[in-house]
Amino acid sequence: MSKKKNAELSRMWGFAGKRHWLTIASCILAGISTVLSIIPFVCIWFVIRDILYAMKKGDLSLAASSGHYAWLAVAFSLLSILLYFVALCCSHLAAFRTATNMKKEAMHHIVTLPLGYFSQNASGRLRKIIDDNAGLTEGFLAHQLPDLTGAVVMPVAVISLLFVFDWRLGICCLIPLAISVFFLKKMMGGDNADFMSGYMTALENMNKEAVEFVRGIPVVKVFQQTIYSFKNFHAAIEEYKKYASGYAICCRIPLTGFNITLNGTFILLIPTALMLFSAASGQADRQKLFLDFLFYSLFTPVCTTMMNRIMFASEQLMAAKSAVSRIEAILQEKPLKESNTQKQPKDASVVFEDVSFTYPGAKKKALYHVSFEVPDGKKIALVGASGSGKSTAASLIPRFYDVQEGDVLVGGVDVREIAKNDLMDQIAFVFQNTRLFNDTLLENIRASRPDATREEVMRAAEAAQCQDIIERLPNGLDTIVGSGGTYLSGGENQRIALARAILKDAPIIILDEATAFADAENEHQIQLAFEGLTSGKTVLMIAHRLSTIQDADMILVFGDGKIIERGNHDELLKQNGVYASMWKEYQTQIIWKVGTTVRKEENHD
Ligand SMILES: Nc1ncnc2c1ncn2[C@@H]1O[C@H](COP(=O)(O)OP(=O)(O)OP(=O)(O)O)[C@@H](O)[C@H]1O
Repeated sequence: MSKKKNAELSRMWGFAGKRHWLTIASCILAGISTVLSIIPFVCIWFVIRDILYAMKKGDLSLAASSGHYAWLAVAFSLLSILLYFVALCCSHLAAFRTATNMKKEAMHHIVTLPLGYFSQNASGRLRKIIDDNAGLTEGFLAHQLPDLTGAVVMPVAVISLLFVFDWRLGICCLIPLAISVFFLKKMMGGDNADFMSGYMTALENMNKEAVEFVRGIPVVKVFQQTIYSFKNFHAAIEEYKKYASGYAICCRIPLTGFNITLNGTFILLIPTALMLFSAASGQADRQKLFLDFLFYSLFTPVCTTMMNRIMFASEQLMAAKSAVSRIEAILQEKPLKESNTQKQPKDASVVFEDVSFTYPGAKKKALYHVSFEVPDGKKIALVGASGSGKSTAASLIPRFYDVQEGDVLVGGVDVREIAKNDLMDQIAFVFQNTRLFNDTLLENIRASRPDATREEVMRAAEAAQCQDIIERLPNGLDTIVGSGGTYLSGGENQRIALARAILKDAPIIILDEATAFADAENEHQIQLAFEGLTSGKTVLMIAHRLSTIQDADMILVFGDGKIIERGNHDELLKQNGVYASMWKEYQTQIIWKVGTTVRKEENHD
């Protein structure tokens, strides 16, 4: 456990890089500043002592040196403030660098991860984990760590003061401090030490579910559902509540004890002072005792403030450690392995050899012993029920994930032995949900080949049947689209995605549900764009609209992660199996649609 604690702290230093010495400097300066902040109290003690002595003698000129002490008090206060300021400057510089390095390392690592990692971890969630946790660590290193060092130095300074003033009154001040440390350990130790990581997970989950809840409001309104349909959000709140209230309940007794002991120093100090006062023999002893009592009375609130700082800083330390381990968890994700051999694919064929695949963390396989071949320049279609494994198979070709059993070959070479960039150059992937960046249409299309000229982008856009979109937009190709920009329909988005793929001019095209969002007009245009994209290319296409794949060289029918039928359209119809019944169903849907359209038109007439 303590090894783990140290590992998190040393990782924090690691993130600071060369600036970790600034953190050390800030701790040292904060410690010295704390010690210096005690000296003014000692000076005040001397001032009061001199004044009392002068008053007793009836000659105020005897208190001349008190002015000296007063100035020393001011000087040490200012020096202490100055050192604290420099300490904070150092801690902030180190904290900024630590947070920046945390973000940089996490971002650099993320780009090495398999693409599949991003389908399992939404980009918004990743951004939040990185930003929030780097921010937490920055806050701790910039503010709480110098305070914590200062606060730890304080009891040491108090102990040394025992020898300067009355040790008996000093011990009265120390006892409550020692007891409060015991209560503090109770609050931060034991099960509570691991509380923070559970608490932060619950908080993260609740935030995620809150976003889902807001996104789902239109569905709730349309289907007249009550908010109780958002069980996940409710469960996330309950989980968070469990942590928050559980921690509050655990801390109830130690926190009360902590506050009572810290604020109850006088309960010990006053009776002890009274006892010592009555036991003192001479006037001089009584006067000294009174002065010492005055000193500790002034000094005790400083100790209380310091202990409170330790408490809050300890809590922040727990949060910062948990933040570091969260970023560490991202850094521990295995990057895509690059082979040393890095062979070049010979052609644009795709082969699956006895491939089985299970998603990370899943119990059930998504693919079982899948084997097929798409020769160079041929078109293959993947059909089957939802969840049967079509998208999974397609995603293994560009190495969204690496297979656990069997091999995926591109151009006769195992995809794991092809350099990442070379593999990506071979493949253009059109996703189910095309995401447009918040940028111009030009840059959105150019994303697939950043060195393409405006004319090349225009040609690709024309080949993808995007002329009408470009003409409609106020600034043509230079119109900003994507979130916050001009709205494009699902079918239009698909055509832009096809333009991207056409511009890339890769020999292998993977189309996942390319016509899913299209209306009839868009579908026709997409079909034309699709023909422009795929001629002479190796194509692997997933489609629910069976009309788009009738001319495929081979159709693979997926069922429960396996290939259950294979052949061309006519062969599969003859088999009279799953594909034949899918085709019949599809035909019925078309007849039903045509019938509905005709009826609608008759009603209009
Ligand atoms: N990221 C993921 N993590 C875990 N399991 C997944 C993930 N993506 C898909 N699966 C599971 O793998 C199986 C195959 O899913 P896949 O998306 O490949 O099916 P599909 O045939 O493409 O479905 P659809 O036509 O609905 O897109 C399903 O059981 C699905 O729940």
